[in-house]
Amino acid sequence: MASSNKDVKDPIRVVITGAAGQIAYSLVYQICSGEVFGKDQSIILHLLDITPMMGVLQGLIMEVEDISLPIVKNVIPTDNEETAFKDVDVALFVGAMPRKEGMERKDLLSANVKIFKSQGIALDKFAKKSVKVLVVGNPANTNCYILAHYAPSIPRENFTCLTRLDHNRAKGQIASRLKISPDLVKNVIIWGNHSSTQFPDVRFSTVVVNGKETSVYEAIQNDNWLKNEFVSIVQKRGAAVIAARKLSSAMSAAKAICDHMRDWWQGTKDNEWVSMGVISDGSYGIEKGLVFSYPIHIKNGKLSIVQDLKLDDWSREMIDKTQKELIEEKNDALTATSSQ
Ligand SMILES: NC(=O)c1ccc[n+]([C@@H]2O[C@H](COP(=O)([O-])OP(=O)(O)OC[C@H]3O[C@@H](n4cnc5c(N)ncnc54)[C@H](O)[C@@H]3O)[C@@H](O)[C@H]2O)c1
Ligand SMILES: O=C(O)C[C@H](O)C(=O)O
Repeated sequence: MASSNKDVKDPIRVVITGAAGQIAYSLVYQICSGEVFGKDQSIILHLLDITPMMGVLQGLIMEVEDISLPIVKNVIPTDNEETAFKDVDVALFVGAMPRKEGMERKDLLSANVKIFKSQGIALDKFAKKSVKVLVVGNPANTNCYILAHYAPSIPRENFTCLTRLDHNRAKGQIASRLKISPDLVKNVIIWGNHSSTQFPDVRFSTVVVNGKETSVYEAIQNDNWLKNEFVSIVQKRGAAVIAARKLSSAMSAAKAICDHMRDWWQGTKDNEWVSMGVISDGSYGIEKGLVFSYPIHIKNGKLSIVQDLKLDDWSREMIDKTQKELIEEKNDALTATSSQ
């Protein structure tokens, strides 16, 4: 798999955990095609899964070889955490149990946080200190909290969790209501937990309709829909996909992972933001240290929480509700991991 192209940059090491699972199956091609880190950025891919899945991983590797992508220098399949995290620049934590119909994501907490304790300890020991971390496995915010807790030598600003899928869902709902393309919808916000308490907020969002930029509230002209049905559709979209597919979303999750990492690598435009779960610095009255989804602006690889957005009584109440759930999850997760 060695590349012969002299113009490509020296390789970065990217680890994907849960590499034999359904999200990874959509994700690996996009990472290897250069859509995320650039067509000139070569990659060494580390693929971690559990021992019984090593045969399946071999099949995935055959497929990567068969696609013949020039930026892929090497692919390393493993069931060993040291090999998986050794010197990695980017770590995509997908491996975890998905929920089934009728479950909330926090029902996965006791099974999944244990994985993140063990992998946090290994990440701390073996990864580069500059590693950029994205946690996808559910409950994503709290798994990220545990991972960071057990990887104290890695800077706090390097830890994120995925709420970009919710962000993309919010854009998609607004676009389909207005019958416009989703890329004409800007600056939606997902606040809080990647759960049914999340707050999809379009109070500061704009759309372009008939060539003219206007606020979402102005364009839709239906505050009741925006404050109720829209919020509920986005909050419950993951469950709706599971009810229909009998499997949790994978293609859209993989696309959202790529959007999240590409923006982190390449930055957002001026005056634009995306949603990411990050370790709270106390902004907007959120408990410091909690992994909370905020509007995030990115420049030169640095994530900053967008400040000074005005919260009215309704939005304050919505944000407090999702914060309360995250505090409860955090306490349960700390209890579950400290007793191991
Ligand atoms: N944050 C989000 O927006 C979002 C979106 C979709 C799915 N998810 C979550 O992502 C996770 C993965 O979903 P999926 O559909 O790919 O699931 P999947 O069951 O298809 O794949 C999960 C993979 O993880 C592996 N795994 C289990 N324990 C592991 C460990 N200790 N180390 C390494 N690998 C391990 C499994 O063997 C499996 O191959 C789930 O928790 C799901 O709920 C999150
Ligand atoms: O909903 C789930 O459990 C899967 C995923 O988190 C999603 O939002 O689709």
